[in-house]
Amino acid sequence: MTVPSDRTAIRLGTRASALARTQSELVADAVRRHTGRDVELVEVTTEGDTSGAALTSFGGAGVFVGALRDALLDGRVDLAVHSLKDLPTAPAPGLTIAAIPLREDPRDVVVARDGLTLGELPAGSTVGTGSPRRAAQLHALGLGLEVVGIRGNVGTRLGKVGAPAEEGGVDAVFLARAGLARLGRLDAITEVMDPLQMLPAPGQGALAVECRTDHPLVQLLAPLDDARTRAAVEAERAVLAVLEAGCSAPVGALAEVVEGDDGDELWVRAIVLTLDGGLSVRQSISGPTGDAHGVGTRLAELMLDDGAAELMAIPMTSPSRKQLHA
Ligand SMILES: NCc1[nH]cc(CCC(=O)O)c1CC(=O)O
Repeated sequence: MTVPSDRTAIRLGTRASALARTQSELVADAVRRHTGRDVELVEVTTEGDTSGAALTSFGGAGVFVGALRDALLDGRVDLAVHSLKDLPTAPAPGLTIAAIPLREDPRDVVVARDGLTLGELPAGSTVGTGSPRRAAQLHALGLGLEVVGIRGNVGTRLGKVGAPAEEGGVDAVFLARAGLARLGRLDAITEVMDPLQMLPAPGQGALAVECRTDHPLVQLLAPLDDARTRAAVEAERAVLAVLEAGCSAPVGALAEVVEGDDGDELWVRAIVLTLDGGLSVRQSISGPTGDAHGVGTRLAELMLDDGAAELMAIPMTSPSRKQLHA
């Protein structure tokens, strides 16, 4: 395996979307600053980009990451930047998450027509999302809003807001605030969801910088890591892993680091819902940041005690199931 000399550029594998490229450029800048090395972006196409099918129909986790991981393993690229929420919880053999940089605001947001909030949209209005987690939590609010399954890049989704229904238009969409922040589109937001009403996806707003475990970059990238962000997402992902839920399951989790008398503490809350949002199990826990994985694991175990596994096995009977898979 060749190790690039100090004079060759570090090759950073990225997906082609505007968000992926923006996130990759952010990391590339940080790598340039910390290593003094040149970094070039190499575009890698993933199944998640080329298929128009609903993401929930893929079954396998990580449709966006497989091709990037192949490029890392066969040496086409030296590092890859992923949205952490798109990464399966199972470790990838031969690969290491060398850095998890400081996280953006992890909350979900609404972009609705005419500047409206969810509560202001008339019953029967349509909300576009392909995320069972967002759909279930929206249904649980009981506002009488319809979920319409949509896909596409952030720009495509924004373009559907207020467009005619015949052209795939909807009254509102959900997006991650972090993506809009990175793309400079915070102006489009009409409501920021309070995590009390909508818990974000585990890892939302955080990036993962991945490389081969045996690559010298693993050490060089360590300064890009933010220990508090890493602890928070480790706890959130432990919840997902213990619940044996993938990225298409209606599970939300948010860990926050708070300063306690004996140092930092993690506060974690999580929810699992039936797909129609009719039933849910919600729990919270706190514990030491140094034991993030244990804290997340115990939280998931509390949820299993409350029937989380049985709840996830309940099929959805409401009409919005069809829409989710449309
Ligand atoms: N599922 C696609 C995806 N993966 C990461 C983000 C946003 C950026 C982030 O959460 O870090 C998005 C778009 C969205 O959910 O609005």
